[in-house]
Amino acid sequence: MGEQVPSPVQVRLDELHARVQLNCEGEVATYIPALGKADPALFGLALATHDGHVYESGDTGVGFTIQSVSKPFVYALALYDRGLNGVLERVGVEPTGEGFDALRLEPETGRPLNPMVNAGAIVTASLVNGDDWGQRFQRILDGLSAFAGRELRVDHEVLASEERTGDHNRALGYLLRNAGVLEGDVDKALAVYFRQCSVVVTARDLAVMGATLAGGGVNPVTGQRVVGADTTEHVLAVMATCGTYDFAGEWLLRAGLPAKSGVAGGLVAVLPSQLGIGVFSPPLDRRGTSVRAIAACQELSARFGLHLMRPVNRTAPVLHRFLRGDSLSSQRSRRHAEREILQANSGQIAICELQGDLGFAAADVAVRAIADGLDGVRWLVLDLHRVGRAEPVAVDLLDTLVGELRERGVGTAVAAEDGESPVIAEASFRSLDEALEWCEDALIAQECPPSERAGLDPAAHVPLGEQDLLRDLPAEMIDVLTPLVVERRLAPGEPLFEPGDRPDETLYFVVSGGLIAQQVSGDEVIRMASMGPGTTVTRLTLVDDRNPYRIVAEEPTVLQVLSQTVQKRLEDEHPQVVEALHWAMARGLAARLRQADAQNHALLGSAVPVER
Ligand SMILES: NC(=O)CC[C@H](N)C(=O)O
Repeated sequence: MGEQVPSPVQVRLDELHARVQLNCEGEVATYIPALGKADPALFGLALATHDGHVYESGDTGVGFTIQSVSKPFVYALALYDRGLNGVLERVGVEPTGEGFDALRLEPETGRPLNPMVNAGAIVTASLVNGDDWGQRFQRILDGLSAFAGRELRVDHEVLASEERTGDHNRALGYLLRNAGVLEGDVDKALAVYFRQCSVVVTARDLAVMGATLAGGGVNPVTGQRVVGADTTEHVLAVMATCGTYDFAGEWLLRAGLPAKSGVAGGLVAVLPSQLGIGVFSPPLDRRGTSVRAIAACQELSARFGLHLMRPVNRTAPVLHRFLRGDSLSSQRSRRHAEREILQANSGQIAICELQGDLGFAAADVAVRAIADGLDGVRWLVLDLHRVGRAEPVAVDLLDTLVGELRERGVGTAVAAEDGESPVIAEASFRSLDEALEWCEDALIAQECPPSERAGLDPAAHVPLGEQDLLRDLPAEMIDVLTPLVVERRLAPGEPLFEPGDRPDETLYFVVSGGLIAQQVSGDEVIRMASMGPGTTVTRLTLVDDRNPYRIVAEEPTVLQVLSQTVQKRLEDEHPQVVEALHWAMARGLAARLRQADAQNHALLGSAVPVER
């Protein structure tokens, strides 16, 4: 498969963006006149994952001033520079239940209630490192740039506009200095705060900034550490309780994500350890939060199962493995011609093994790893055996991916507990081996030369002279063996061996139908291997002197049996035939050992565990 598979996450994000775009409620902010010029139709929605993948839909590259969305990030810098207690002395962490411009200070300490309202943000900006106000602002600009992963700049038109209309904040500044929580020149402190609010970002930037908070302070796109994990923990806690001001309670209930809004229409939301969301759309509700941002985040949270309080979201994204079929093969005994076809085309089969609870983040990593690893793949095995809870969003993303793959000629077989696949696929099985076998059968049917198709048909009748074990014996030896074998028919489920039987040197050639090896423990029966037409059951096949498995017919089966007694007689009459038989068995065993060795390397070598 050559064409890149569209990401199911991108498909869902675009659908959501289109729905929310239709919501035209709200008004563009004008109390800072320059903000009133914004186009109310603009709407950008971005999602950045813990491993640095950024999904974007709509106007995610359009610049706007960060405004109050800057506050949690500057709070992070102040915490990183001064420590939690150093900041707590000046700024509280309690929600106000009032708007962003509330005048309220704590009566006994004079502290602003939290760093997300203007009063708290003005103090926080004064607490970042810097010998003077210019250095403090540079620390803020560099810090915001590091969170975004690119160099940011100030919009001087908006800055001038806010400076002309900023008396309310200046009054706050004098109240704060009077209360002893803001030190130095109030106008210079306000100048830093106004410049901080006038830094230009995009929805994509906010998503990456949010993902940096989600990832414990490391920017997942640049890999740069901006602040420590303790700091991000504190910041996210305060965002969760105070980030949307007097809307914080309903926001946490419905979106369930620590977030911070801004009057230019920006909003950042974070799912700790998993992702950041950045939204930009200027029309605001009466509390100063972007109407489309609220709708988008609430719908994202619901559809992607992102609510912080959802059990699955308290576990980190899980490891999964993605293996290519280059040396992986099922436990089905196959004829030489089948093995050759598989060997020549084994890159067409891939196995993706998922483990743990599948929330959005784990499913996103899995679908991306699958989509990125499918070059040349025609059949995919999705092993969900080790998956615990699978959120609806995870099933939806996997369903969407399987559908996209099907349209591109890639068939999927799912291996799941009891064969009950939550994902809609071409086939589902109880075991990984059966799923892999299905892919191999499909590949053989697809790649088998027309001249050999009849002979390799699983329903084929394979006479003694075409049995795989005897393929190198000359015709005259086959003529010696033909009258010596005895036909034996097995009904479906009829055993050839029971666990513990002591097999002798008798050879069982499968002429038609097929056998399966089952491990029986109590009521549990596990399918361990299968043997199709043209293959031979020998003492070596059974692995051990004491056969550990039950060998039964999977369907009506015809065998041709060369007993040990007859072989003993053959040693006297046709020793060269017996020698050729033994060589053939040794070659078959060597081929199985090589296959097992290659498989071992594939499992140990090419498996690519995806680091969380
Ligand atoms: N909520 C906001 O985004 C307000 C920020 C704006 N600069 C102000 O101080 O009023």
